Amino acid sequence: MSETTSHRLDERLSALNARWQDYVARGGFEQFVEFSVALNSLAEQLGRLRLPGLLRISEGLENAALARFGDPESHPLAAQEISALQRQVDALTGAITSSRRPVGERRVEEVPSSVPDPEWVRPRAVWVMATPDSEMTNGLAEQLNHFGFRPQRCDWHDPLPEGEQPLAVLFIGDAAPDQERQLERVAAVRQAVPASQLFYLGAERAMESVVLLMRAGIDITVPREEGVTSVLTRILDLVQTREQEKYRVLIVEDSRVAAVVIQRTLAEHSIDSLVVADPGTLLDAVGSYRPDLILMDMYMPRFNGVEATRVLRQVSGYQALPIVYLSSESDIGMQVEALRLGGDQFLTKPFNPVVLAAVVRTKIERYRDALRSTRTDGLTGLLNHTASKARLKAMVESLPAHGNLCVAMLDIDHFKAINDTYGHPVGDQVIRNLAWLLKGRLRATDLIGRYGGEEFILALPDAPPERAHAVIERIRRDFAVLPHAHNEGTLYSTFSAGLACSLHYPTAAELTEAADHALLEAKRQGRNQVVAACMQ
Ligand SMILES: Nc1nc2c(ncn2[C@@H]2O[C@H](COP(=O)(O)OP(=O)(O)OP(=O)(O)O)[C@@H](O)[C@H]2O)c(=O)[nH]1
Repeated sequence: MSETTSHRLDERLSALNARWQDYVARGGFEQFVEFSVALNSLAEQLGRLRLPGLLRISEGLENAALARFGDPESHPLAAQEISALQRQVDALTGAITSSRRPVGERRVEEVPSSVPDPEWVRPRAVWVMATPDSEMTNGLAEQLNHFGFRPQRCDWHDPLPEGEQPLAVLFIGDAAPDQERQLERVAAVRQAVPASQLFYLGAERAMESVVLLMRAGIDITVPREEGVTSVLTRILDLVQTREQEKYRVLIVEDSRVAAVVIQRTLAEHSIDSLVVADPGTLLDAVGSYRPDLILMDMYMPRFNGVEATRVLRQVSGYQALPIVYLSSESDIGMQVEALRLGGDQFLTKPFNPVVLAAVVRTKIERYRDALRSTRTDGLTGLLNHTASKARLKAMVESLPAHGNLCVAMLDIDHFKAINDTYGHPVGDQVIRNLAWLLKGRLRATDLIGRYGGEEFILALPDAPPERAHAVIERIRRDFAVLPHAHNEGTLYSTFSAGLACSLHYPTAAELTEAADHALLEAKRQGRNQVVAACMQ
């Protein structure tokens, strides 16, 4: 967690405690709404930071608060209700505070002195809980090590490891499980490390056992036959690059007062918004603002919300864009008709701010997930060729006046020979392993894309050329010693890379072309090396 993100979490946690204290002191409905909004905003930050254990605790509190939301007459709540909520607020505060790792404690010792910023390497602790010396555990621990994680193995009955909170805990189910004891162990770990992702490998495909594991605190169960590869992919997914662009909502609303209230609610949840007062300008606004969702008023001058929606739905590209009606219309028949004609949901005014934020957030998450699947490559989960190009262009265009960005093109050496000798599936695994290594070793702000079959593109913002070179050189060395499993043992592979920096090549097209030339030069000079165009 970087200092800024950790700071933002601190701010939201103290806002939550302040709002709660205010409610306890004054007891009004308004204070309860403020408390619920602060809680929702904290949950959003926990989700964004991908801290599932803490998110789960905050969602428990959110549900408890929503169940008591009521109306102005139901507040202040009875003393015992307040005590119950107080306990949950304390538990959440305690869990967040105790799961915080001091920032200075990051694994500086693993970073070579030439690369001083520990953000460049993100290995993390992963606890592997299994019976000692199972073959699967040994293999998994070895692979985790190679991908820059720090596996800590312990027996189901050992005391828990001390020190750093793990990124993930992986339970490997026993062949002859003592289910009761396993569940107790899972529950104890869940309590000790609330921020970590808990996996259980070897789960039966039966509803009841999966539900019991989840109740004890497991986040993800993986059937034994899916094996280590599936678990590794998911652990790597926890540190993979995720776009963090703010959510954007277009508010189509002719009442200025209503628009201001909606905008304020959205802003409290870190959601960006733009107001369009005249639905006649809607198409232009959607084109330039690129919203993730539209909040549409029902009755406006000139066109109503349903007509505006029907026009939008005829434009390709906007057919899946979520549209939520926000209106004082209480006629159920009218609401159903509005949904039939292209809307996704109907919320009535006056709206509950917590419900509005929750609806907006979940709809946007699903929409972005669907978009993401069209932009990523199925084998590696990285951005595909088209999306990488678009992302690089946007990164170059948003560079500050004296900002710098380095682009690298990577290509696996003699890859055809790997396919020809070991078969296509082994070739696929080599590609996936390189993708994993890149995801584990680069920062969340870096672009990692699969540019072609065995070719990758990277873009590293704010990196001086020599630092970018050092980072890629280190990945090259690590990849060369990474074992790739095949039926008769392991094979080793290498890649060549070309590097170019925006200080010398200012546009996205020039950067990729220069990096490509440098890559060819690296191949020509014998492969398994990094050549930098801007250093020649
Ligand atoms: N297994 C697998 N192979 C792929 C995939 N995409 C492309 N390839 C293969 O990658 C190989 C690329 O070979 P070449 O372009 O000749 O390059 P090379 O053998 O790596 O040689 P150099 O780049 O010169 O070191 C081709 O045989 C493609 O069929 C994929 O997704 N999976």
